[in-house]
Amino acid sequence: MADERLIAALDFHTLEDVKELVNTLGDSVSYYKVGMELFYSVGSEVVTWLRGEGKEVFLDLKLHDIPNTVASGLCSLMDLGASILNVHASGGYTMMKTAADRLHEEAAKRGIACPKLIAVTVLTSINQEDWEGLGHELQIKSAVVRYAKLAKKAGLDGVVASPQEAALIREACGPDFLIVTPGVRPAGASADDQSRIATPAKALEAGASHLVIGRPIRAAKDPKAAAEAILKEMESVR
Ligand SMILES: O=c1ccn([C@@H]2O[C@H](COP(=O)(O)O)[C@@H](O)[C@H]2O)c(=O)[nH]1
Repeated sequence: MADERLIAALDFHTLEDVKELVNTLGDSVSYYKVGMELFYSVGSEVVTWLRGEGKEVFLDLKLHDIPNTVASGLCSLMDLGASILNVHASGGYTMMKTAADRLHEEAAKRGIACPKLIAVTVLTSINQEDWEGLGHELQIKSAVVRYAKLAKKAGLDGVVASPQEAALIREACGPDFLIVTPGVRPAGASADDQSRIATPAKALEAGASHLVIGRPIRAAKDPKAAAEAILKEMESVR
């Protein structure tokens, strides 16, 4: 049976590829992530198709702009039926608060369930050297916790972070805060372009609420077997 803590990333650019993977994974996976590559190529049709198949959707478009533009953009996306939408925490407290407030107001006005809103802290591809190259003085871990606390104060439901920061965020933001972690790799798998990684079991033990996993499933010779091995590892952490 599907474990809703696993979100498989659909980084494709055609609906045919999406259908093939989703049909192959069948009932094993119930939650999917639609990111920029897919949404920019296919548009909202992919979200409608996934919802029609009974799947939950994390629409990972990482909005990053001035407060009014981000809030308005989210309001344009909220009717699609995604369970989670997101923004970049580096857009600042005012942007996050405006976005969360407007999303809640609009959901009440339209009489629909409000999607969860989460903030990307520091991309999981960024290592300490990249980070310092951007002029940041805090350690990545400290910056991530700072962004997570700001997101919580702004009324967001959670964050995207690496599994390496999950325990610190859980401690700082409490048991109900969503901690969605990409950068998850089964032992021995290639890290690809990810820098701050951990295995599925370690990510859950550290307090992640959801694991986003793309290439280890999508690029596997047998994606269903790869997903089931990950689900088996996840089962040991409840
Ligand atoms: O910090 C972040 C935020 C988002 N992502 C997205 O997650 C998946 C990860 O895919 P893999 O193939 O498992 O590396 C991908 O869609 C990213 O856009 C992230 O990796 N890090």
